[in-house]
Amino acid sequence: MSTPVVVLAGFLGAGKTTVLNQLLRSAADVRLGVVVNDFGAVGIDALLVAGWADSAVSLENGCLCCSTDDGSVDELLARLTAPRRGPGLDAVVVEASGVAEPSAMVRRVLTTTVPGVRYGGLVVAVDAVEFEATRLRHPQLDDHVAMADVVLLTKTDLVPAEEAARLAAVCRGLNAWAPVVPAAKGQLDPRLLFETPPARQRQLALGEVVHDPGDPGTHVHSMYDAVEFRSEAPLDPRRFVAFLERRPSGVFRVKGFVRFAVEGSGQRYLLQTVGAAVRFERGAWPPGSDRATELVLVGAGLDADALRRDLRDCVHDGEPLRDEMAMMGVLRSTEGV
Ligand SMILES: Nc1nc2c(ncn2[C@@H]2O[C@H](COP(=O)(O)OP(=O)(O)OP(=O)(O)O)[C@@H](O)[C@H]2O)c(=O)[nH]1
Repeated sequence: MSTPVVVLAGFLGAGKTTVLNQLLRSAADVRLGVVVNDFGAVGIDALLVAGWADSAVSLENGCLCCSTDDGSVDELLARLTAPRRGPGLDAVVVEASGVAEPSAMVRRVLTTTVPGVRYGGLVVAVDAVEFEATRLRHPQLDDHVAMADVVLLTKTDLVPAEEAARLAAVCRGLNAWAPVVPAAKGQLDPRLLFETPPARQRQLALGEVVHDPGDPGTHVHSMYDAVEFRSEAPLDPRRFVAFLERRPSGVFRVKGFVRFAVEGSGQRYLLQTVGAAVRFERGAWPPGSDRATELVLVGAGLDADALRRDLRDCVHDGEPLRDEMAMMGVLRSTEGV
């Protein structure tokens, strides 16, 4: 029996990692391998799925869909499915970067020469909050929905039910036969991903997918940059919140871990921004981690030097702040506070 390889795509911040994590937790009886592809040198996604997958490989700092090395997907799949002790994997999920071109990912899996694996279909996450605004900027997103075998409508908990229904109808208008499945907070029935036969081969000429690499200039990622920032010294929360509030409009996505210079706030804050939304999650630093702030900012037309300079201005030198009000701005956007 060959192992199906499902490609999970969707624009920046659409909820791919959230779906993947839920899947890894809920489908306990399915042995899953994952490939995560971060667009940026900080492998946040890999850290967020770590420990859950039966087998995981991560590719940072680039986008698998346009990597010049045609063998990179093959190499990752070969590493995941290499013979080992115990039972093999039931399925592999390749989480594409948020700016990946799904057809290129599908092509790479379809044309893999790794024995024992087969293409298992394309799942496209559609962000119920951001989709309409994003497709105006990137009409390619409509094509991504059109080629999906399953469309996941994410963040339906954040929009009124009528809006979710309207968006589902928009997706059905773009793709008449793929199921459009609401996936609030990543919750979905794993069978949808692993038992929906990939119909891409049926719907479109296979040759087009296999042979047409497309014009990389028209790929969404050709417009996007990733800027990384790292600081061993902790950040001043007030200055950092002010930075987030006035971040340039081109910065669509920020994610990473933050350490704040406030006495009693020694926890790790996972920061996620998608469009206008800013969200922190508090948690413990993993044992042995170096407790540094590590961020990746993704957007169009970014001035990397200016962003890094502004972030450096948020670094706090000296003794931790003894001011419990300093964390107010952060806590306002922190889950569960
Ligand atoms: N309320 C709510 N938040 C969600 C949902 N799905 C994702 N999020 C939040 O949206 C943010 C981005 O989610 P991710 O799962 O990291 O998105 P992604 O597609 O993996 O992002 P990239 O890999 O950077 O493109 C996080 O703060 C998630 O917690 C959802 O269904 N409901």
